Amino acid sequence: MPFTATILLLGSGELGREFTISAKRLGAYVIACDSYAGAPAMQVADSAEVFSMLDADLLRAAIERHRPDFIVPEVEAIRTEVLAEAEARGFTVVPSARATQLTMNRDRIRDVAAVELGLTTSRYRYAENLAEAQAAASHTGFPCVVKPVMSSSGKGQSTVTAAEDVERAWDYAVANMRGDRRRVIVEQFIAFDYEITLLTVRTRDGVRFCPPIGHRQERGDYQESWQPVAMSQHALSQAQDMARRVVDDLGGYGLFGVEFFVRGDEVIFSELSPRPHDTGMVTLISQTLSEFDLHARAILGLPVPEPRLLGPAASAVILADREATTFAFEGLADALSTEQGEVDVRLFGKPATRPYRRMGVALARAADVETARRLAGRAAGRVTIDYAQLKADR
Ligand SMILES: Nc1ncnc2c1ncn2[C@@H]1O[C@H](COP(=O)(O)OP(=O)(O)OP(=O)(O)O)[C@@H](O)[C@H]1O
Ligand SMILES: NCC(=O)N[C@@H]1O[C@H](COP(=O)([O-])[O-])[C@@H](O)[C@H]1O
Ligand SMILES: [Mg+2]
Repeated sequence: MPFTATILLLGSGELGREFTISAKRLGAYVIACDSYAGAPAMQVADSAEVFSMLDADLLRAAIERHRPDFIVPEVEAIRTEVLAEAEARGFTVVPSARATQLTMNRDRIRDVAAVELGLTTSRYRYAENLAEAQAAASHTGFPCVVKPVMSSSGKGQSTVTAAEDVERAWDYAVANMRGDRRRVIVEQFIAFDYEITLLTVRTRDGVRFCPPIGHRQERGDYQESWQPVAMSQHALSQAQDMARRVVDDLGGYGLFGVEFFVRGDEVIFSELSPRPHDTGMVTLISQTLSEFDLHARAILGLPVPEPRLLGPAASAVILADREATTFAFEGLADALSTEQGEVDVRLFGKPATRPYRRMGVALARAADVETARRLAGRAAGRVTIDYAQLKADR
């Protein structure tokens, strides 16, 4: 067989696409799965499967059909019990079936982090109905953030400043949650100085950390990220220590995106992804090995050197603003013009747009983070989406 390993990739968005490129460079055969045809990773993988990964029978059948060396989840929305079953039958789930099960549910990972491992988190309480949500909010105080226990990218999440708004937040969370567990986490709003993602790689030879990544979020979704973040040695060591404890607890090999809020010298654990992180797309330009290369190496059991920064860098997202299936990108040449400095763009090739859907990302590297952010933001702004064809079609 000409391949080093067979990988069943569960989720085929932009993160999966870059991971597929990294894994293929190391000789892997990748089967990209998602619920729609033509997903970003499918365009670069060896083969594709279109089915709902929340459907236990279909997921089981895909695993049986391919009998992969590695099952690599790329999204949270997967029937994770099937992954646990597969692991029990000898398949390797990345990083581990337990990690996918715990992180899919905010309450489960919070219990591990706060209760079992004693990490510093925001004050929180869970609620399964409006009355419990009210009680939880009086426990945390205002403002507080209400999030469905099952959701991602800020879906169903809102910040509440007064008791009379809890009902609206509860209704919003229930209406936008994934799955059928009507449960929310109510957590104290942290007025952080900044927030970071600490990319943490669990390898056969130990744990490696990338320099911290700063990011700015809107509507619970990332807008721009940059690396490195100037943080005190004390704060960085606290974050690294917490990240190490949580990834060691979850086990397995691969890259994790561990999220923290930082307020003064206080570091507060927020949550983590047991897979490459969207804010980590900056590493496509900032590091010798990107987060996707690191994930691929760790999974395949290859040596993973300490990630090295090529220079201060930033990423900025390119978003759509309406629903369309016929559209065209404009301004790529402007965005990449050399007088811009060291910039690059990744267009993901998603077959349809919708409001706020991330269609691409601009990347920049410069002498300092501020310049890199400015360059990335400007390049992202120069790529526009022309929906005119859609109007003509109608
Ligand atoms: N307790 C909090 N205090 C202050 N800001 C918060 C709090 N919780 C969340 N946020 C803000 O909302 C963002 C998204 O929250 P969180 O990471 O919990 O959501 P998510 O749906 O899991 O997002 P993703 O899947 O993209 O990581 C955070 O990065 C932060 O900017
Ligand atoms: N914060 C999680 C994240 O960034 N996930 C990335 O977005 C894709 C879904 O995008 P879509 O909703 O546009 O299809 C996922 O497949 C993954 O690559
Ligand atoms: Mg998050």
